[in-house]
This record gives sequence, C-alpha cells and structure tokens, in this order.
Amino acid sequence: MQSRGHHSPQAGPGWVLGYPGVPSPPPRQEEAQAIDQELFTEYKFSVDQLMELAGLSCATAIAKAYPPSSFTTSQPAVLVVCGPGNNGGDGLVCARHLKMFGYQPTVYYPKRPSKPLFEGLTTQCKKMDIPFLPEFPAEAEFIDELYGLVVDAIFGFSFTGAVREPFGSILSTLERVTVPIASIDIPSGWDVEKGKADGLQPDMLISLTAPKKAAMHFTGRYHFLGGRFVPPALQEKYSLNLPEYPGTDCVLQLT
Ligand SMILES: NC(=O)C1=CN([C@@H]2O[C@H](COP(=O)(O)OP(=O)(O)OC[C@H]3O[C@@H](n4cnc5c(N)ncnc54)[C@H](O)[C@@H]3O)[C@@H](O)[C@H]2O)[C@H](O)CC1
Ligand SMILES: [K+]
Repeated sequence: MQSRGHHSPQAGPGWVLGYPGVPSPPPRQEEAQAIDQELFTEYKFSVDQLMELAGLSCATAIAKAYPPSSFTTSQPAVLVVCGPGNNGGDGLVCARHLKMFGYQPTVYYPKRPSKPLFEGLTTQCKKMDIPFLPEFPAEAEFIDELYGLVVDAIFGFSFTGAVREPFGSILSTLERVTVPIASIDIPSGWDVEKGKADGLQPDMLISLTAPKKAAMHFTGRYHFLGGRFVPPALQEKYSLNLPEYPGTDCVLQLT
C-alpha cells in the first residue's frame, strides 16, 4: 500500500505533503466531470450501477465511523438530505443501505427530477419504510433532538454559483446543527475547487472516485474514499494515483 504523506515526483502526482490521504493534484471540477462522463460513454457503465456503488460506499463508510452503538439518540436515527442531481441519488441509495444496516434513516428530498432512475430510488426507499419529510425542520435544535447524524447529499461536483432556494435556507440551518454531518463527495455549498471557509463544516467527507480539490480544505474527523469502480486505464489517463483499497473493501479511510 502506498504510504500517506509521501510525495513521489516520478510516480505521478503522489501525495500532498501536510495533507495525508489526498492525491496531488486532485481532479479539478472539469476533470471530475470528464472522468464521470468517460465512465458512461467509453466504459459503458450505467448511472444506476455507479450510483449503487457510490451510495453503498457512503453507507459503509458511515457504518465504520458512526456504528449504531455510538448514537446517543434512542435509535440510530439519520436524516438524509437529498439534492436535485446525482449527489441526491447517491443519498437515496445510501439511505436504503443504512436501513439494511440497522439505522433509522429519514429522507428530505424537496426537488425530485421526473426521471425513472430517481423515481425508482424513491419508491425503493418508501417500500423499505423510510419516511420522507414533507418539510425541512426550520430549527437546527429540532434536528439535533431527533437525529444523531445528518447525511449531506445535496450537491456534488456539478454545483456552481450562488445557492438557490430552497437549498440556501436548508444549508443555513445545517450550518447550525451540532450533530455530525457526513457529506457525500463534497460539502454542499462549497466551491468544488476552493471550498467555503464560512460554509458547512462536516465531520465526515466521503470522496467518490477521487478526492476533489476542495477536499484539501476539509477539517472534519473522518475522510473516506469510496466508489471503487474506476478501471486502471482510466486511473492512469487522469493520473489519479489512487491508493489501494484494503482487501475487498469498498471504502478506504484516508484520515
Ligand atoms: N463518477 C462518480 O464518482 C459518480 C458520482 N456520482 C455522484 O454524482 C455527483 C454529481 O452529480 P451531478 O448530477 O452531475 O450534479 P450534482 O448532484 O452535483 O448537482 C447538480 C444539480 O444541482 C443543481 N445546482 C447546481 N448548482 C446549483 C446552485 N447554485 N443552486 C441550486 N441548485 C444548483 C443543478 O441544477 C442540478 O440539478 C457526484 O458529486 C457524485 O456524488 C454518481 O452517483 C455516479 C458516479
Ligand atoms: K454533498
């Protein structure tokens, strides 16, 4: 396994000194989108396939960092907040697997695309008795009382510009909750490359495929890598220099 914090100029990007676990230089926003597109167009994966693996990675990483026994709430209750794109789809898959793992997820999904993929994932969750909240709790304290963890599946690598409603209000509430937040791929509201110093500061980040540039600004306790589905030729083309996953695991803890 490649050692953390080691920079090897000959062996491609290597690792960023002082920020263990993040390949250097991590993919920029356009690169992350290009890798994603190439997986679909050249490598013939379907979105459903990759989303299933991404969401499973997220639930697995969460189960490693926050086992049900670590919850102080009466049940391992998790609020999963889903956005309008594929990051939101990852959240729905994650919620379904969390339920399988013994958690009590509740989903908030205010903007639902009318596409079979998202409709199917929503039905699957409902058939698993996962409740969908009709409204977002206005008070952060209410979230703190009811849930032991929040999963942020609002925006991923296609987020740009100023946050539009209803997500602006949702994010400002989430910035005030005190229970841990686990962000899928990128903390929502962050610039994909520069981060956001006064934005959401999650306790956990699950980077998918490869950590994005903004991951260098992550200061929470747990950084996991998931989405173990990038074929070696694609890893080489984009010099991803990904670390080795342990054994058959679908996630790797970076920090
Ligand atoms: N290859 C992989 O690693 C995989 C990653 N997956 C996940 O997909 C997201 C990226 O998904 P995408 O659909 O491209 O975009 P987003 O989910 O990030 O969001 C797009 C969505 O958000 C809206 N939007 C954009 N900016 C704003 C804004 N400022 N205010 C409000 N709304 C905004 C936009 O209109 C779209 O509706 C990646 O991060 C991973 O999480 C896949 O699961 C497959 C494999
Ligand atoms: K996110």
